[in-house]
Amino acid sequence: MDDFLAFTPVTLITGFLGSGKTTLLKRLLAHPALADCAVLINEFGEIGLDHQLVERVEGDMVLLQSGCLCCTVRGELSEALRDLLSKRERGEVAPFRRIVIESTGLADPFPVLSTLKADPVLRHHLKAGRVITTIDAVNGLGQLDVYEETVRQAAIADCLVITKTDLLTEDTVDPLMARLSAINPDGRFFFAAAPSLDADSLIAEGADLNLDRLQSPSGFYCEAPIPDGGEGHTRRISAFSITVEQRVDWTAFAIWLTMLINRHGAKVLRVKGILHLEGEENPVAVHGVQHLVHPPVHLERPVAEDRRSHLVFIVDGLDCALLKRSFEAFTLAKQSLNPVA
Ligand SMILES: Nc1nc2c(ncn2[C@@H]2O[C@H](COP(=O)(O)OP(=O)(O)OP(=O)(O)O)[C@@H](O)[C@H]2O)c(=O)[nH]1
Repeated sequence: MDDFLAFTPVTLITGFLGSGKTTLLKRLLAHPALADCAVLINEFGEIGLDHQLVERVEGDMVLLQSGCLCCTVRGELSEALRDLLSKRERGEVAPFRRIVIESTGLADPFPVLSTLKADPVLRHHLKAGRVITTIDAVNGLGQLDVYEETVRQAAIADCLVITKTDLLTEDTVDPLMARLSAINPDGRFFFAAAPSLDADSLIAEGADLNLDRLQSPSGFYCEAPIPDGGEGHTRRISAFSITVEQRVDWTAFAIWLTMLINRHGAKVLRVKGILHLEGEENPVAVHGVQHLVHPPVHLERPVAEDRRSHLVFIVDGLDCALLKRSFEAFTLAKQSLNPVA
């Protein structure tokens, strides 16, 4: 067997909610070194949207949903990886040379990596490649203060990719870098906004993860099983989705979202959606992270047969029913609310 088939590297892209994992993944997938890789995307929430935005939905892209990789879907991760390996063996997928996993923004990377190490089949076929952690330059410092997941994601990274520096003045990123260096003195910094992100160095071979770091002196390693339902995370965090059957009135939606973010921005850890708007042929992707709402992106093609609009919220201590009522009041849209966590 070829060496690469014996030990396929697994690159893990992690980083807090909305920090730019999917954006980075899309960019890396355009790189020749990642031309022949299989991709696993894990989303926290019943309706996964990221795989629709990566624009490469083939047999070698797998979506793991309805839970977080580090808790509810660890078994699914092992299964999905074994399934990919056996499909490759049988020639049912292209003979990929690498696997890239994009975890949810809430995933603790330590249990994810220990799954690779502990699984008797996987550990003979896969090797841990680089851990790439995205950190949002706008929200990163605040998130490190409040969400332990963010600290864990930074602690284990080989590469710390700071995103959204284009939205800051240069010097304001220094405190974030100092904080990250204190958490992870060995992590190498990259900047997503750099015109030519050094993708070669980001995904380079030969610098495989030192699994000893799983027993980090900072005491991050968590051997204890995390209960189902994502309870390993801050308990007030919940995810839900809103599905809108008819086309959305953009003006009403934008006013509603602005008011929500002005009032509760700190609690809206993530909002993302694919909206079909009145008068528009193709959908629009909407992204918000706490007080930061990114400009909507007009997609160049329909992303799926489904012409309904979907919005996913991950909130910290916000009442889902209240959000639904306010959404209804402003957009006068008929929608259904699906609590998922
Ligand atoms: N200005 C700017 N925007 C960015 C950058 N990186 C990501 N974004 C935007 O940030 C938003 C969220 O990016 P995603 O790539 O979806 O983030 P994510 O980490 O995959 O999000 P989740 O999977 O929901 O946790 C999108 O609107 C991106 O266009 C960056 O470097 N600069």
